[in-house]
Amino acid sequence: SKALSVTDHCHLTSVCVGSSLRLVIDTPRSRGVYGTPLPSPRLISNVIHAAGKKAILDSEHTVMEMQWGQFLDHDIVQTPVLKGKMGAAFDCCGEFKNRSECFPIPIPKDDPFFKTDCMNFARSAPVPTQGCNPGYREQMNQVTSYIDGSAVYGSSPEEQTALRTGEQGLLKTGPNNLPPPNDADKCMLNSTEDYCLRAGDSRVNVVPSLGMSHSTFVREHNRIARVLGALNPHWDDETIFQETRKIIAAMIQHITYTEYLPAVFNDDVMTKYNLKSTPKGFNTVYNPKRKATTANSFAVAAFRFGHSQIPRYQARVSHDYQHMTKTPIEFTYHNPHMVEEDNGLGLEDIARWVASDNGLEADRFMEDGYRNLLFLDRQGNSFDLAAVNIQRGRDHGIAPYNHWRTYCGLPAAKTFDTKPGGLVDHDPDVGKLLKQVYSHPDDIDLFTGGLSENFIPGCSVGPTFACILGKQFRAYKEGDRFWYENRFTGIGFTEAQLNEIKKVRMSMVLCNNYKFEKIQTNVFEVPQGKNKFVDCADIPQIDLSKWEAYRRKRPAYPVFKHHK
Ligand code: HEM
Ligand SMILES: [Ca+2]
Repeated sequence: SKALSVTDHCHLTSVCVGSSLRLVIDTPRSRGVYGTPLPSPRLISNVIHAAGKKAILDSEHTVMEMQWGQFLDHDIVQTPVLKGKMGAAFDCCGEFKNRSECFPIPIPKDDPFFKTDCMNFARSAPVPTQGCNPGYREQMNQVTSYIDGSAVYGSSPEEQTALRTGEQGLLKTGPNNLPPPNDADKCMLNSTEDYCLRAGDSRVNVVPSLGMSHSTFVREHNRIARVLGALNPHWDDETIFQETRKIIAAMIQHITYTEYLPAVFNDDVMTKYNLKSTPKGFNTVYNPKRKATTANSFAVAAFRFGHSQIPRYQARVSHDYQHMTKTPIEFTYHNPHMVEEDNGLGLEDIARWVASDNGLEADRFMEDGYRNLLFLDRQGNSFDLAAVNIQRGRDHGIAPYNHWRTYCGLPAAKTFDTKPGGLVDHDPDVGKLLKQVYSHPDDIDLFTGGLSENFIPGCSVGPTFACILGKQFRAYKEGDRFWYENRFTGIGFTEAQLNEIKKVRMSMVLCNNYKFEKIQTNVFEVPQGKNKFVDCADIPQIDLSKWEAYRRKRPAYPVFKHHK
């Protein structure tokens, strides 16, 4: 508070943020407890996160666990990064190296892959400081934090309008019932026949399997809109659109809490953080004190655990479930070709792959396709996603691993061994590797420390990430006035409608929009045992007749104290 009194007699932020104060509030975390520079994120990545010769498969879960994680992540957070003139990326290894916008990653001399000494990295955009009051640097979220289908519909009225046809509540589509086209500079194109996909989230073209998630929900929206329009001929475009959007958002919440999270967590964690939906009827959980904003520790580290589940390739599985084509992931970034090829059949084959093939274990290992070759461009430049995650944590000033241990009521490590007082949730071998790169346990970055923990039995993560993720998913549920299970007259579903939403599974959504000869009921788990392949006809369906002759009442919004 003493430092902040500087603001009393200054007028410009640049004056307020004098050199010593700036060091405290604005600079990245860059030194360890001994005052020496923290190890290079690329070095940490090489020692802790390099994958072995063979990818370690998840014996229980399909690629869908990874793919839903990314699609969901894009519904809840997008952190803007500082950009130069006309939106061009800063070259932080070249002429901009010493600018305050830059925080390039040093590459150690004897790196096994990179030949240069620098990986480009621009800092996340800071929240504009208010007047003359220089607060701690904070970052922004440019999408809606609520799980509300914003990746399908956009996060602003302008984005939404651009995605709608304006007729019969429908979303725009492109050839072969794919998402509509966007400008050609939004992705990399193989030929003039290909086009960049447009969706509610700008990252839709990152990998083909993500394009599949987006395409699926555009199709499902239009399928439902057509049924609702036929059931209610008196509804106009706006009514059909909003009623359909309400159903799609509820489906995304329902699939997240009844299929995705139970794949990531065991039953204890689901119960501890109140993450279970009830099988039928209302479950009003809204708590006006809970804020559904996305925490920095979640966006920058914990929810990036899914990066270790990304497979080495993107694949297509054909109708017979025998034939599979595999394309190394480094050749698919920002390139929607696989989705669009063969008159959109590529899309369906990717969906079949994601829903049926084993995913990768959510361990500390990240594959070369994104640990060395992320966003490989035609000039041969690429990134290391593990190093970028660690650097982003430092850029945001995220407290190190031990801090979060204490925050979560878990013991902090005083030594690198794995006996009590040390890294009790790590394997002894991993403790040794951490000691090799870090000078002190207090220096361990949250991403690395959390990702390298042993799993809680039945979970895809260890105790520290389970705590950060559990609290965040609880906040998305209890902090959402429009949570699909809430009973608020006038804005929610009727009980009969809610019970239809509660029949929804991802397998149903896939069956409704692709020709799947067979599918397992839970597509987050591999088809085996009780979850064996069945006919699409055997998958429960949502009965939309519950929306027939249904008239939206004028919303009677509940009034809560803090809304005064
Ligand atoms: C093919 C798959 C994926 C690729 C290529 C990818 C790539 C990336 C990249 C390049 C970033 C930005 C890094 C930075 O500059 O800080 C990022 C951010 C992120 N990723 Fe992924 N990712 C993938 C899948 C996933 C999955 C499966 C999850 C979670 C289950 C996930 C969670 C996140 C989160 C939470 C962020 C932070 C978003 C933000 O704050 O803007 N990603 N990812
Ligand atoms: Ca959202």
